[in-house]
Amino acid sequence: MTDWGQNLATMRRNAPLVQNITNYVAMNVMANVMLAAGASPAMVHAEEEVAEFAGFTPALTINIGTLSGAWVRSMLLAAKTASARGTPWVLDPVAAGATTFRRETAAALVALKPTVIRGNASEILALSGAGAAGKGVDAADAVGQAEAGARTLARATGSVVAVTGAVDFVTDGTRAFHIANGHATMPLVTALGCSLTGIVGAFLVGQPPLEATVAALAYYGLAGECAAATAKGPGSFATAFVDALANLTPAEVSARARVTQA
Ligand SMILES: Nc1ncnc2c1ncn2[C@@H]1O[C@H](COP(=O)(O)OP(=O)(O)O)[C@@H](O)[C@H]1O
Ligand SMILES: Cc1ncsc1CCOP(=O)(O)O
Ligand SMILES: [Mg+2]
Repeated sequence: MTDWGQNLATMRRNAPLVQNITNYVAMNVMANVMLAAGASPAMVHAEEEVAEFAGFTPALTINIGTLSGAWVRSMLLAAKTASARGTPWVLDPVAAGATTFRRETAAALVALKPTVIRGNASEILALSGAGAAGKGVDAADAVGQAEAGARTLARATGSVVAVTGAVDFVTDGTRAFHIANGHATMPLVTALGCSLTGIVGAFLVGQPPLEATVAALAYYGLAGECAAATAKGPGSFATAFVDALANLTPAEVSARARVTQA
């Protein structure tokens, strides 16, 4: 049995710098989530410096949540630099099926070979060509509906594909896992999906992509379970969740990760 807590221990030992090009909604939440977990986030997206930073960061995440032309130019520059250097990078295709602009931007980024693509079921369905629009940034489909599409997308791109929801699904196109950790309050707090993308980026440093992604999702979902034990609603859940990310130990993750082969 894989010891998923070891991946958390490795991430904390590395305390990796992670460059994030993320959306206006997520920036603060994501930085706090990443710091609590033990990573070192930097939100760097200006066209003038994005490639230079991507030239030395050990991991990069790109999130299309609040797009404009300038953001897209920055994203493409950073992704090209990461791909050329072999730097692990994660794509978060927020609301990828909602508009033509998002569909085209997501497709251009997928072509630059993200190490991991992490999205909700509707987003992964949209990327896999199923035409799902989602409900804005929220999922309108169940994870199970996106699993075949995720496998196809992973085989077509060479990326690890992570579909999150009630029970997460992660595949490299050959192997696949379900992660049953998590809590129903998580989608009621904005930017927790975006922030998870940053956590996946931190876990990727020096670790194999499929295992790193599964471990990141188990740890994150488990923090949600811990937060729910004391929270009175989404507001106090958000605070308790950041505390749980900081307080969870690798041993607790090893003992409580609910990961099965799919
Ligand atoms: N109904 C649910 N029950 C348990 N965990 C959930 C549920 N929905 C989402 N999660 C968890 O919330 C986190 C963010 O996933 P998700 O809500 O799918 O992302 P996004 O915000 O990008 O749509 C993941 O850890 C996922 O496992
Ligand atoms: C509400 C919203 N609008 C554009 S990006 C964003 C945040 C989405 O965050 P998440 O995908 O983590 O729910
Ligand atoms: Mg999202």
